[in-house]
Amino acid sequence: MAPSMSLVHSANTLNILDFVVNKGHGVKGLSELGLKTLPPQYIQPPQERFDHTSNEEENKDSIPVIDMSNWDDPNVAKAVCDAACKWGFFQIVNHGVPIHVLEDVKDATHKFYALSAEEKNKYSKERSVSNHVRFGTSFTPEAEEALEWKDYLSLFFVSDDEAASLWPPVCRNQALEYMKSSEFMVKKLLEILMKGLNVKEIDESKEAILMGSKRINLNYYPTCPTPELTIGVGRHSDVSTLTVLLQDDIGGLYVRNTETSKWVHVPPVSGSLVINVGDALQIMSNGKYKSVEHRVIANGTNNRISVPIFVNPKPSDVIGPLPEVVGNGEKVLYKHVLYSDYVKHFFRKAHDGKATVEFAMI
Ligand SMILES: COc1cc(/C=C/C(=O)SCCNC(=O)CCNC(=O)[C@H](O)C(C)(C)COP(=O)(O)OP(=O)(O)OC[C@H]2O[C@@H](n3cnc4c(N)ncnc43)[C@H](O)[C@@H]2OP(=O)(O)O)ccc1O
Ligand SMILES: O=C(O)CCC(=O)C(=O)O
Ligand SMILES: [Fe+2]
Repeated sequence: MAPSMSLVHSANTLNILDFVVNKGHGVKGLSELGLKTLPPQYIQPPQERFDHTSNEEENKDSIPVIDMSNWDDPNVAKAVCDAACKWGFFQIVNHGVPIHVLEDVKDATHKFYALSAEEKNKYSKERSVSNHVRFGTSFTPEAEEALEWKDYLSLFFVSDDEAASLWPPVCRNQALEYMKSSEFMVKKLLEILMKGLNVKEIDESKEAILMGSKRINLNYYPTCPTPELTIGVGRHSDVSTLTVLLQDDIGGLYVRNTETSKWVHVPPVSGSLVINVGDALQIMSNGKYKSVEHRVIANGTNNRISVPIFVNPKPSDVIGPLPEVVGNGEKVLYKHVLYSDYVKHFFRKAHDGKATVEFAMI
């Protein structure tokens, strides 16, 4: 249920962190209070805000949209590998994941966020019965100087049985279906990307290190009173191997062009999935495939949702440049790191662009 109107009048005196983080209202609850101004905790430093006055929005560059109708077409393989090298991002259409599965998980995301704060808060870091299920807001509120205008539900997949007992009933089947229906496509993409690195086949141990664990996040970006002062998600690169991102039709995801450093919009394309290379694959490919900075702007008129699947190594895996990639004597750019150490390092600090990957640099 929406907070009472009396809270609107006491918004100035409201303990924002208590309301948003501890009571589980999230920024969605804050947005529904009808605030006219942004609480100061959300005001980002000028360099992190989206510069609406620059020509960024007129920048006509765009990430490739690749038609996957024929997985065996060498032109498709080339387009995928080129995009992973140049952009670290691309969109795919005709990818084989049924459209109704995508629509169902978007509906389920809205249903989860329509639950009461009390109900959602059962999955918060403090109350959740497992750290495999976590409802939260912003990124790492304890470590951030300015908060981000986003709520999330993060679901780490271990088994169907665990998901059945731990994941919120209102969205668990739809999230599982989306994850499972994407598996074939993820494996085919990884096969293509590995061939591009001279890795001929994905055997069991390669499969484990590339896609041994999966996490699905349901992100909610509510309407924001002054979007130009804050950010939905700050500049970061993902720590995954690959991320599969489903976005709705609102837009607002921007990717850094690695050549010009300009921000490029990723326009919603009906039925598509956005794919991006994460830090783990950048490390394994010794920097050939790029894990690129991206961010999401806040929106003054619409609520937005997105549903990323983070395809990761297993937390207990040690990752480093693959022997097939550096066997020819090329300079090794990254050391070997325990993947769970890498992820913990990521979550320990605020979003900071590409700084996370320095943790693994030689
Ligand atoms: C939230 O906004 C985000 C999120 C993201 C997320 C991207 C990804 O998740 S990419 C894939 C990450 N990899 C994995 O999930 C591998 C599996 N992970 C694990 O097994 C564990 O999480 C672990 C990495 C081994 C850590 O486990 P453990 O040692 O038991 O410690 P925890 O208490 O679980 O976490 C340590 C520390 O990190 C914070 N944290 C962990 N997971 C999440 C999460 N999903 N979302 C937010 N925060 C998380 C946790 O709060 C802990 O902090 P403390 O302060 O309590 O120490 C991308 C972009 C976004 O904007
Ligand atoms: O919402 C989006 O479009 C992107 C979200 C994102 O970058 C993330 O969750 O890592
Ligand atoms: Fe991301």
